[in-house]
Amino acid sequence: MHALIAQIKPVDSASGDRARAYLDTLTKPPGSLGMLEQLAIQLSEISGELASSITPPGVVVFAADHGVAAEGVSAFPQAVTAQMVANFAHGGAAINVFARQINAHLEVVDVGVVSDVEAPGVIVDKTRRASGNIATENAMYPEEAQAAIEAGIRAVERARKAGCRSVIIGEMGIANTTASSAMLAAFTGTAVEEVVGAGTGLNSQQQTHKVSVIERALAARDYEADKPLSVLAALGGLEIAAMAGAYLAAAAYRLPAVVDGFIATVAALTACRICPAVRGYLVFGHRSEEPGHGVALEALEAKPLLALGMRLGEGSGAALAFPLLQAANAMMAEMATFASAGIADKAP
Ligand SMILES: Cc1cc2ncn([C@H]3O[C@H](COP(=O)(O)O)[C@@H](O)[C@H]3O)c2cc1C
Ligand SMILES: O=C(O)c1cccnc1
Repeated sequence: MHALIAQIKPVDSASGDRARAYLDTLTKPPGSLGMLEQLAIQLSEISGELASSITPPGVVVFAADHGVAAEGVSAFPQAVTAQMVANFAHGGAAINVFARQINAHLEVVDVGVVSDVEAPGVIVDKTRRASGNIATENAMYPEEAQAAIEAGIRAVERARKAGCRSVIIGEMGIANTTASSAMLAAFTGTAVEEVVGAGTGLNSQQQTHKVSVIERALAARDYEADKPLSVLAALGGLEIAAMAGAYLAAAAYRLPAVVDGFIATVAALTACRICPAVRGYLVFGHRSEEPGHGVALEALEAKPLLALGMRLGEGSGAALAFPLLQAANAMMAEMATFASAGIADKAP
């Protein structure tokens, strides 16, 4: 992990400047393609070129269980995590459908599901079976947090070996909005009720209970808010750690990483707290309905591409945003310039 982090370089801002200047030579009023222009600039900063291939994307879905599920903080039982892993393996989940639409290479990695899922293609890279119940104990030891981060790094290294030129990181883990809300409150000092939402579908009374469980965890756990590994170990989850590792690896290998919803953004914030240069490699796919997502996005000064009223996870919102990255690249590669098309570029 430390060797990989030492490899991370800030994105190439000179390349971004070249892209910005080139955009104004294309046959359109300056700035008229809005966020797509910002996206093209960011992709140039990442690749060091005006346009470069980002396909195929690698979708990695990390799955793990959470001891805090025992506190009744999710509308669904813990067993759904393993059942959804089998669903991913058989191609039936939302992320499978959206990954097929963008011709992605998809891998499911079990980094901490309680049961073993007998399904084709699932990579088993477990650090432990489920994190501890954060209301009563630490989620994991710091060494386990590091091991799960390394599982995330390995997954991106496999995607890269398989030829992927960008990554979309997703997750599955019943009760992981509870862990994510706890981490976000710890990182930002935001009041717990502002970072808690319905998750899979809690009613308002159940959400009040979820707030009290998280407040209990924050009061009882020992962590240092400015030490991301300590927050991860005290309050996080194995798939959240692996996702943070995946963002670190994407930055180290200069691959654009599309960030999904609430859980993914908390993992991305963790990676950026570990190494701030990661931020330049992150493209934010969508704004989730989960209220904490706005807080996490603000902490990263991030403006997501889409807002579709989604609150699923799995990497679904990031996969749906991916065609916009392709459009930004294609615009740079294929649009005519004022000079090449013989169009007047200014009013006389
Ligand atoms: C069938 C099903 C499929 C899912 N796919 C993603 N999640 C999402 O819901 C979970 C987080 O919500 P909470 O904290 O309320 O448990 C995560 O597993 C997340 O990926 C799902 C949840 C369910 C039930
Ligand atoms: O935004 C998300 O990623 C999310 C929201 C609710 C439930 N699962 C995931």
